[in-house]
This record gives sequence, C-alpha cells and structure tokens, in this order.
Amino acid sequence: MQTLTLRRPDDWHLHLRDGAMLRAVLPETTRHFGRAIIMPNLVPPVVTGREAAEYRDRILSAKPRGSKFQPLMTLYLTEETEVRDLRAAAEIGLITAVKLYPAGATTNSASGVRDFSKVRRVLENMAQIGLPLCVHGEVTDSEIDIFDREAVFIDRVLDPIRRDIPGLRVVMEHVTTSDAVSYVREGGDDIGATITAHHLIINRNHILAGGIKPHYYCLPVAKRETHRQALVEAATSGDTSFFLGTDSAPHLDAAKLQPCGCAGCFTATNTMSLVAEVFDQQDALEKLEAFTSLNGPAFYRLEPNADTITMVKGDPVSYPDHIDTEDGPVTVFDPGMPLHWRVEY
Ligand SMILES: NC(=O)N[C@@H](CC(=O)O)C(=O)O
Ligand SMILES: [Zn+2]
Ligand SMILES: [Zn+2]
Repeated sequence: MQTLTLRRPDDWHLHLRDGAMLRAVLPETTRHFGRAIIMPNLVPPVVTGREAAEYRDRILSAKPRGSKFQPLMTLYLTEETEVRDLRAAAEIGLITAVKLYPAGATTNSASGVRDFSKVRRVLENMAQIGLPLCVHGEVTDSEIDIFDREAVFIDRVLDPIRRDIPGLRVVMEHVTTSDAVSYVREGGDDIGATITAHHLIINRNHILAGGIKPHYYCLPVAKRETHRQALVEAATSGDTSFFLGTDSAPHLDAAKLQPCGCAGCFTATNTMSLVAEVFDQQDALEKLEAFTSLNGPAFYRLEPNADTITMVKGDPVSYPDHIDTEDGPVTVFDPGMPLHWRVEY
C-alpha cells in the first residue's frame, strides 16, 4: 500500500459564508486543513477590523469540538477603507491579508474597488508593513471577453499597481491562465499565486461540451486545455510561488441550478484527494507537500503546521455527492474521474 505523510495542509483561499452555511461547510475544511485564509465577501462584506473580529468569533464558535483549525482573517478593500483601522487590525494579528475585488468581478463584489487611485494610500501602507494583498484578478469591462479578463487584468491593472507601489506583496488568487503563471513565475518574491483543485482538473469543455454543467461554473471561468496544463505544470513544479487555495465556494444548489446560476465550485470535502490524484498522474507526489503545506506559509511568513496528515492510495474513494445545510443541499465537486488517495484518520 502506498502512503504519503505531509505536513498538515492549509487553504490559502476559502469561502465559509455565515450562519447555517458556515455551520454546514466548516467541518469539511477543519477535517484536513490547519489554517485557511477566509474570504470577506459576505453580505454585507467584512470591511472593518471590528467586523473581522466578529466574523472570526462566529467561525470559532462553529468549529467542531477539539479542532485546532485557525481562521486567518482578511478585510475587504473598499474605496473607503481607513488606513488607521487596517493598520490596527494588522498590528494585533487580527488580519493576515486584505482582499481586492474589482467592483462587479465576482460573487458579492459590488462594494469593491472602481477607482484604484482611491486605494493608493492604503496599498502604500500595506507595502510598508508587508501585509499581503489578495487579488481577484479579472477586469470587469463588459467589452472584454470573459476568457480574456484575467490576462487583461495583469496588463491593465495589476502590473501598473505593482510598478506604482514597489514592495507591495500580492497573491494572485485562483489563477487560470498560462499568462498568470508566467507573470507570477517571473515576478520575484513579492508575488505568489493560489491555484484551486478544480482548475487543475477541468477546462472549459467540461463546463460546456455535451450539456451545460452549472457545478463547474466558477470565476475566473476555466480556460482552454493548454492553460489547465500550465497550471498543473506550475503546481507540480515545486516553484515556491504557487500554493493551494481551494476557492471552495459553497452555494445552495437552488442558487446554482438557475437560468442565471451563481459562480463557485464546492471542493472542501475532497480537495486533498483531488490534488493528490493530479500530482500522482504527473508523477510528482514528492512535490505535493510543497504545494499544499509549505509554499503558502513561506509566502505569508508563517511556520508550516507542526503536525502531519497521512494519505493512503487504494481503491477509488467515494465522497458524498452533496452536503446538507439547513437551507438545502450543496453539491460537492465531481472530478469526473476516480480518486485513489484518501486522508487517513
Ligand atoms: N470563485 C467563485 O466563482 N465564486 C466565489 C467568489 C470568488 O472567489 O471570486 C464566491 O464567493 O462564490
Ligand atoms: Zn475570486
Ligand atoms: Zn474565492
């Protein structure tokens, strides 16, 4: 039997939501992960230090008994974000990063940034104190094709910001293109990128060919196969700039299975099996720990988790096809292929 022992993994991009959804999805993450960067796109968003502290407390109260899981909080950057509040939250270790959503780019991003000159002072302060900016990297202009929005964002928004504010530490979240992979690979120590499990597995055909698959629809939308291959190459290369951020984004099935369904794949339940399968297929299992457990902490200047998990290879693993919440089911991401690695308890 093949086994693999890894430092306990972290999730550097996670949506937990709130209320009934939080209670239902949190155990799916705490089962395997030590820490996670918690996305602030609640309704209304988590904008101030006080709101982040309150949200952190709600997460801690929903945590399964005995779990040592640590939520790493973020603030949602708006044009009104106050430098003083942000610096105070960073100083006491309440927040680990700040999240930039271009207004209108994705789920619950209406309060995001429209005019980047309005957040310049905040970004300068973040550069001074080394507080990372997590970025949803897509332009929102309706005339830009949805498959080009990430690449155009790099040229028109991200690169100018990074030139303007040297020393700003940036995580390009959920990268989906070879353009982003190259930009991050050549971008030096102040830029990293998260890659999701689902973008390592699906390309745009999986969403559209042979019938539309709402559960594969997420933002940034999966691109053509050559881009998926670039992501797999980056993740399995061992390059320290790339680390796991699941972007596990639960939505009720009732909200996804609509004429205008919302964006997000829910992968918290089977992430480690998904990612291990991809690495195994690439003959790169020796690089799995770097991607899931070491590169992320190194970028965020934190220690890796002290404890480990063990994964075991065997007969195909089965997962529930959905989890139940008080408000209805949430479908678990189906990779469309057997998964052979499971986390042992
Ligand atoms: N990824 C998604 O498709 N959706 C995320 C938002 C995001 O991460 O962009 C969500 O909050 O549902
Ligand atoms: Zn996003
Ligand atoms: Zn997300």
